[in-house]
Amino acid sequence: FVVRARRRSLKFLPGPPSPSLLLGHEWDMSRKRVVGHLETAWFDQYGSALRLAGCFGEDILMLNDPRALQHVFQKSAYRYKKPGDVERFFTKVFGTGVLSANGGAHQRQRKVLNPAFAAGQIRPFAQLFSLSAKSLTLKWKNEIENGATVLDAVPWIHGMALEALGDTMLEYDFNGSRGHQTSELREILRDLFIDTRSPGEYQFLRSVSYRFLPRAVTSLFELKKTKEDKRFEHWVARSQAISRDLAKNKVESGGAGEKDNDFLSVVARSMGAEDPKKALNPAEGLSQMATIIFAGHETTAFTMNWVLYELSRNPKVQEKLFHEIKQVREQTRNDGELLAKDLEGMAYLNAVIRETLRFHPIIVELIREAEVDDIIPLEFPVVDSSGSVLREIPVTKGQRVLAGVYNYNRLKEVWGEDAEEWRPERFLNVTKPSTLGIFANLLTFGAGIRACIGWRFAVLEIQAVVAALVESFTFELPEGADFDQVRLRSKQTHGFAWAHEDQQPPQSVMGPCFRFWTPFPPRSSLYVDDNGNRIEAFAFEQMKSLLAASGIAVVEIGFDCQATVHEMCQDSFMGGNTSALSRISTSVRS
Ligand code: HEM
Repeated sequence: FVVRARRRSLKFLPGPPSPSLLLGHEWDMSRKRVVGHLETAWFDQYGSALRLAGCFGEDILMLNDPRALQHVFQKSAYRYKKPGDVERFFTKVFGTGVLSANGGAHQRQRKVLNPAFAAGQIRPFAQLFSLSAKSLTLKWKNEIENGATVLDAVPWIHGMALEALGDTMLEYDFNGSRGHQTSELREILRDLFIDTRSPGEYQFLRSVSYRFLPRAVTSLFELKKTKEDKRFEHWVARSQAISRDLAKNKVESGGAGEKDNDFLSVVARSMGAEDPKKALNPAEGLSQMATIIFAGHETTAFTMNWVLYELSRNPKVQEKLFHEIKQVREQTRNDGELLAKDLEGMAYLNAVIRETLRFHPIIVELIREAEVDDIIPLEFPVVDSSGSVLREIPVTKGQRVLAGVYNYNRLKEVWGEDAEEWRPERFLNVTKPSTLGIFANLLTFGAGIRACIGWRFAVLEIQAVVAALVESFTFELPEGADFDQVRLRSKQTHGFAWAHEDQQPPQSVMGPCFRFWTPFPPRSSLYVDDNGNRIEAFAFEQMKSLLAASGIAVVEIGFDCQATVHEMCQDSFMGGNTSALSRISTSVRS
């Protein structure tokens, strides 16, 4: 640890001062409540390449420079790989599928799977996506007829996306939006990440230590399995068993022939292939289902939710989109499901989707590690610690590189002065050629050999579902409501939110703040607010006494409640400053 801390790899590159030698910036980044703001402040101050403090005294190179990103993701092929600890975590959750594989194994798996994601294979799904949206529409209409005035779209859209993925790619019935019915995998998925997305300090350090400690030491960790380890093991075992049955059924029903390129056929065929270049071993083959479920459903569902959110905030855009859909109906004289070509031809719909993918990328950072010593070129030079201008960054083997997807997508030099505005019109009449990423010059789907294999599937699903929903409903935000940027399921709604007095306070929260609802020994969690300030939030009991000491009434709420704290603090709780605490309100959900 000491040697590492002394031998810093990026000493010459400026960056924000480290808040902790042990945890660096990584802990704060894992707790942040508002996506991207912390990083934006850093990039504004230090330029498009900067040094971040990693755990255990490691330096991390953070980039949002277009040329540097192009070099790392597109030009260097496998010379920047997924780091070992990330690969290990993915293997634990998805098995040895394409998302976890590195180097030659990745290349082979990708080649095997590519036909299942080709345009010709995906485009016919348009009608199935429209049908899924239609069934959701009927459900919502039913809810409204039964008196619902506000519908929380998030869980519905997630259910529908899961079901659509099952219907199209996996031939597995998740029963996502069919009320109480459910399936085994859906049940396991529900709580799979319950404590992973906001780990405690021990859990966090344990996962990070895999980067540095020898295998002999980390294997000792495996002796004591955590609840999370057991949940992941169960998930991988069950998804592989179901995958095996599905592949077997496929072969028995005459599928998996040379010309069958649907996902299950491709996987089943490759597991029996003799040519090693076209073969997946059984573990690899059976891991693809878990991989696709994760990579394919939440990402797409969240993007659809962001589209609805932005349309709700921008009624004129919503109106214009509605007219475009009506126009296509008139032109095509098709009052059934729209086809892929109809959807692709809708310029405004596509501009709305691209702008949402730009503005709200679901994966906000991508991590890589240099396989060899290298020099990364910069488009926008930065100034080094000695005051000299740097046009390239030398890196040594093993250097961790963090690509700021969110920040590249909002770079003013690429997207213009209004990059911080959601404005679909910027994607109408684009003439500049794309230089980065596989879709619309965005980094949202990644770039290069590891870019998202399912981007066509995602875009088509979003097109079909958004068109169907906007055709049937007008979307508005309920009064005072806001959408938390930390993307967790709305199912887990116990907790508090806080906001600075000068900010719009959120009314409903889906974020890591659930942690301080725990009734267990008072503990605190550290978060970072919009301005990069560290805020310590206390456990509920502790919070209650703080509030009571400030003369503020505390309303007890039950376990299934959703609590909202308005205008809670001006300064950090860390200094015990509670003077600005002003008002609490609670809204009981059930
Ligand atoms: C809006 C929706 C989606 C977004 C934003 C998204 C984003 C991404 C990103 C950024 C990567 C690259 C990760 C990296 O470089 O480390 C990726 C990889 C991947 N995505 Fe997606 N994705 C989406 C939808 C989908 C869908 C619908 C599927 C499948 C049906 C899918 C399957 C995959 C797979 C298998 C990989 C791993 C590819 C590889 O490593 O070669 N994704 N996705």
